[in-house]
Amino acid sequence: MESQTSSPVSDTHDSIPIVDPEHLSDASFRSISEASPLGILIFDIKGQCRYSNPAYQRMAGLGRGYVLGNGWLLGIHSTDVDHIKAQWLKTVSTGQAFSEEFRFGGGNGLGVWAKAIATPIRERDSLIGYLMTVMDIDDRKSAQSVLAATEEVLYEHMERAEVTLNSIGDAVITTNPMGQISYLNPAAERMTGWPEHEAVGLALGQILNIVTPKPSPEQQNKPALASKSSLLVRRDGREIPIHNSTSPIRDRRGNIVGTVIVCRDISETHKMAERMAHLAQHDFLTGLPNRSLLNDRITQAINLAHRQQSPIAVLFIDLDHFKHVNDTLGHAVGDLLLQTVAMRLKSCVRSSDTLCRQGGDEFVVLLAEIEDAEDAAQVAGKMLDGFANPLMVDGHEIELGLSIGISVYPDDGDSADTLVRHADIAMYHAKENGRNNYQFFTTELNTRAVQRHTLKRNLRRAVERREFGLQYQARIDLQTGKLVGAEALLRWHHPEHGLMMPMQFIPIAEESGMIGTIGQWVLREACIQAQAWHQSGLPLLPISVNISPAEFRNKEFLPNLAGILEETALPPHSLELELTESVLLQNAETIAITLHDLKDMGVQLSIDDFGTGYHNLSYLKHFPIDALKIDQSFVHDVNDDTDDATIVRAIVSMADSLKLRTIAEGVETTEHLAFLQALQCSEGQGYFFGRPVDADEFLTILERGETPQGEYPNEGVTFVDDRP
Ligand SMILES: Nc1nc2c(ncn2[C@@H]2O[C@@H]3COP(=O)(O)O[C@H]4[C@@H](O)[C@H](n5cnc6c(=O)[nH]c(N)nc65)O[C@@H]4COP(=O)(O)O[C@H]3[C@H]2O)c(=O)[nH]1
Repeated sequence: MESQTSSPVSDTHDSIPIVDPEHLSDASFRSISEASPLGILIFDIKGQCRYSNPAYQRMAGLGRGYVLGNGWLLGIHSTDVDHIKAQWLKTVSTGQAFSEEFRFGGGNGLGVWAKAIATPIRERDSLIGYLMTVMDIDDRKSAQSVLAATEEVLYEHMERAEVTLNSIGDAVITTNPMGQISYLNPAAERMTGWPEHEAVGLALGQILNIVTPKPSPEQQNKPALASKSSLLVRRDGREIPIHNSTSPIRDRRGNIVGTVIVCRDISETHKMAERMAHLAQHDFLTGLPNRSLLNDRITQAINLAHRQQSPIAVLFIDLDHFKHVNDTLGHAVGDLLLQTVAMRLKSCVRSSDTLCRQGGDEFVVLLAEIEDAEDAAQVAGKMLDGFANPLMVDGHEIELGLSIGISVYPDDGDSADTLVRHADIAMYHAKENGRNNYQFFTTELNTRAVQRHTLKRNLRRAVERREFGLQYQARIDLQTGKLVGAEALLRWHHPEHGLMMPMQFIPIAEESGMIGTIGQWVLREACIQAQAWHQSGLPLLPISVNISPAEFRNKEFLPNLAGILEETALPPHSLELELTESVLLQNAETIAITLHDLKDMGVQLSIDDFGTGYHNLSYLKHFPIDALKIDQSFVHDVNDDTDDATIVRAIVSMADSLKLRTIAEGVETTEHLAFLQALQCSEGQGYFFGRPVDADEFLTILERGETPQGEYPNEGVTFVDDRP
């Protein structure tokens, strides 16, 4: 069709005749129209189709017969038809051309996309219809929708990447192939101190200044522990530890178009690791190095000392009577005291020395820079001086002594373990030597320590193997000379060492916790024996038994004792418990309760070794005590030493005013006896009257009715007072 007016359009003004292609006069139009891939449609202003070419019919999915004479909207997909109809009506009313995209109803149900351009056909300025060309744009449309979907996905990816990069804590930096910064995420800005707009275009090294810290000597020795982290030097010069990784960015063809660097700030992890390492190697309470760190330091010091042919020393320090403070003032004060002690000890050593808390009230010092053993002795002396003045803790004035043991490398050992163990042994020796002093390790001490250890093991089996036995020593009324009681004294018939005296093994039993079992055995055995003598027809003889502080403190002590008394049916008043002063100075309230309970049971209570302990005697008023046993060290020199004589005199007189009996221990001579008699001391015990003997032998004494010194006074024995 060349023009709107040319054939085959009819001459009629108001309508266009149906054009039959068979009768097309214009052969060229027909052949063009028939061959055209464009759909061609002519319709009048009412929308009635007047002509359609095969391409149109194909696109619309309608046969020619359906098209002609029907409204041109017939083939349009139901989804689009309303919209197109509205557009068409609008266009017709204005007589303008219109261009729309819509779908025909055919195809796979989704429709076939087409673009229609309708041009008005006019005749003498009147609109009589439209010539519409229709192009199949289905392929383009599907390509567009694929593109749109791809764009959507791309957008989502980008959005996700951006949000992620903005919100992660890791720094992400990208560069172009020349190594110039092209991007910094907010974390990278914070980490480097460079804002992105200033950094972009600068060389990577300018923004990301990374240095590798030198590994420590320990790390060099242990490659597995070498740090994989580096230090980032920020714009302000501050260094932060980081972990970083670098990867190339490639285009679709695999060419490198840049680099991405990811850095993680590991300051917190570092701090945490440092905290953990500190906790693992330090004492929680005092902050001092612990045993494990000390061992490392001693090992290092030994290696160095070995190369330099120089000595080192280890000091093992134990606080004297710390347990007493803990028991009387409570654990909170005990903890404060340990902290104060740590500070005071620290002030006695150099910063190059290592002071460690070994546990409990034990401290160890490594002196790595000494010339000889004398230097170690000086430090120990300084420590003892440092504790000469009392410590003020929580308003309490506390006097505390130190027992210090010293071992020296290389003479006393060549390993951390041995040096500490030997210093510990030496410390025990210091304790035995009266506390508050220092002692050097010797091989002789080591032999003793080994023996102690063996004894401890043997002790465990001694009860079941019936290796213990009791001896009895008479207690004499000094005025009448009558035998008024017996003290039960423990003996250990050791299978290898023979007869062992209590002082050789009681401390070990106390230390190893065996004293409870042994003490119970002694109590039961003594009660059984007293009953046995009585049942053999003799008068009931009061029997006294030594009770260790550790034994007395045990919650089971009281019920166990009650059980033994019941079991043996021994009248409680004929049992006397000998307690040491130190027992009474612990938790005063609890002790008072236990003592009153014991008194309520009916047993007698005496204080053993009286005069050797503490000078505050006020406890005597508060506790229900029956007797004081004057320590034999005072009695021994009572005739030669005026001090001892004064003390004994004072004790007897004080006991007298408190209405307590006095029992003098270690009475060996007539002079002792005479002195004590003159003082009106109630009772005496000692070799003068008889040594401790086995139960059978003691029975003969009881049966003969005489002490080894002679007969009872009513049968002629008299004690002479020859005091000047
Ligand atoms: N030099 C001298 N010594 C004399 C004289 N008369 C007695 N002795 C000794 O002095 C000690 C008196 O006992 P202790 O002061 O209670 O001192 C006792 C007591 O504290 C403790 N002990 C003894 N048996 C037991 C027990 O069954 N349990 C507990 N926990 N401790 C016990 O062992 C310490 C020593 O006991 P033993 O070696 O049997 O030593 C006994 C006794 O043999 C004397 O005239 N001169």
